[in-house]
Amino acid sequence: MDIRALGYLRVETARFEEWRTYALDLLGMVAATGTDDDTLYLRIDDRAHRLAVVRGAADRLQAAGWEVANAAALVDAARELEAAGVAVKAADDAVLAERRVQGLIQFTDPCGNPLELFWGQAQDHTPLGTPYGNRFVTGTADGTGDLGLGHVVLPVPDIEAALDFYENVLGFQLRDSMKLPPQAVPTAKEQRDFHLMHFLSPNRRHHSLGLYPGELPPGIVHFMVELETLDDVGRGLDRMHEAGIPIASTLGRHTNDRMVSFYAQAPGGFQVEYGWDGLVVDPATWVAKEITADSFWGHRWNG
Ligand SMILES: Cc1ccc(O)c(O)c1CC[C@@H]1C(=O)CC[C@]2(C)C(=O)CC[C@@H]12
Ligand SMILES: [Fe+2]
Repeated sequence: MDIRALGYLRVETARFEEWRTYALDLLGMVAATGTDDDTLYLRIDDRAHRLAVVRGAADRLQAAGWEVANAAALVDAARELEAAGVAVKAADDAVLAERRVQGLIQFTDPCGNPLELFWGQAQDHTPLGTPYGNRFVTGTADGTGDLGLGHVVLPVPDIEAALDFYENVLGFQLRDSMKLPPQAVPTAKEQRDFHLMHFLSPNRRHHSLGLYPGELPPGIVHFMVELETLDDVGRGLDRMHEAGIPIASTLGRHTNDRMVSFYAQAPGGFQVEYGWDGLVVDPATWVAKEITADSFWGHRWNG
């Protein structure tokens, strides 16, 4: 299946006003226009929006939207999903207009995580006026790689079924895996000596998707947005501290994608990873690995 990138995320929240402040004033995203008054649309690059925060009753992931190149690729993808026994729903015109895309299908992964595939997302050609001069990284500097929004880590209690689905049905490349101790996965389905977590991508970003082998009520463990400079990340950390936002993990550098990042608590019980200097890989030469530590330094998790 020819998926290119993580295009967007949709998050439902019972803490809508808090999210507005969090996304605009702390993460430094930019408010965009959209069709639904009860949705906050957020830009981080030239796409119409990359994050949609939807006013609702619960705090949960509504959709992870993955991009394909064109209409033919979406038709092929729908056919492959159905051949794999996945129920696929085509979007109606209202959904297409709301998402600002030309084609879209909806389905779930084997653990029930809500996914969308789309093509033809609208561009916003006005300059991105970020509040702190911060810039987000969604492509390679030479323009040859669309790296997408960033990455998302999804809870997948059936980790084997999930890995099989993302590798062999969606066609993502496994980049590496890491053993988590049982205490890091209190909601795991079975008692084991360790639980594997996996990192995958359909593009040159080291990972666009993390698979966490347990259950989490918001349906998302964290999402990551990448900033252009270390100072962008440092200033973001200052803003979180000043706003009294709990820092879930201190600044550190990951071993697999070499990202320097911190994790801040987001409204609704998951985290946002704010990072810099993530690894861009060559999929043609990559070999899957096991990492035996999450970070070279830092990333002290709180509670
Ligand atoms: C290990 C790692 C590499 C790259 C990343 O972008 C990244 O987020 C992580 C950390 C993943 C992971 C998590 O998402 C939830 C809490 C986890 C399971 C831990 O307890 C250690 C690693 C953490
Ligand atoms: Fe991450």
